[in-house]
Amino acid sequence: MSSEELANHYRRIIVELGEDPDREGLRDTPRRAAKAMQFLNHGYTQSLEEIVNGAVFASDTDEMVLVKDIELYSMCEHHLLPFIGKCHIAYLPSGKVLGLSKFARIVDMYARRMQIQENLTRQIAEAVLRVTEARGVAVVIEASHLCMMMRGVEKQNSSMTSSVMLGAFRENQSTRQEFLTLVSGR
Ligand SMILES: Nc1nc2c(ncn2[C@@H]2O[C@H](COP(=O)(O)OP(=O)(O)OP(=O)(O)O)[C@@H](O)[C@H]2O)c(=O)[nH]1
Ligand SMILES: [Zn+2]
Repeated sequence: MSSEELANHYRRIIVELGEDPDREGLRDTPRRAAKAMQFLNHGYTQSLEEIVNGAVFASDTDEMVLVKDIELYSMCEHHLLPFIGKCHIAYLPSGKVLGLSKFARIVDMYARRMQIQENLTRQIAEAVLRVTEARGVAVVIEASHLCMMMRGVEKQNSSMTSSVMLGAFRENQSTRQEFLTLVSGR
């Protein structure tokens, strides 16, 4: 859908909510809201191959690599309200390592879509596994959901933690423990 069409829908929503889309403060709002919503959903226009851009490098390291505290902004698919948090990703390389910035790009590609946190966590883990062919991948997301804070049950201090463990992180208790210790050590 074009930005203009989307803006027309926003104009309609503003009217339905009882506001005047022609008053000065709202005059450009449909256009701005359309652009903002398109940005918040731009992950649909990206592919894993494109964002990784070949940044996978040969390496002998077989020790755990952890990328911690990657900030995350997503939209809950139930209410189209934001959920905001942090993502931690670990993997056990097997001959290849992934360019550091690409972990954040992978998080963003899936976060900038309509999501639930559990599916987002799994999609990130599976993408990292696919590009690195690692012995294992672990992903933890801690997030606060505005749909629970601004509306609904209106709980300001609850957060949700979700995790996905693949390969060695799933099979090996001590590997999983090492990851969880590294993640919680702040
Ligand atoms: N598991 C999970 N639930 C989510 C996520 N984001 C939002 N939700 C929940 O999705 C549910 C939707 O429930 P419904 O009863 O259909 O919608 P609702 O009437 O707006 O629900 P309330 O939020 O309880 O007012 C709510 O419990 C939300 O808290 C998420 O990322 N993961
Ligand atoms: Zn929600």
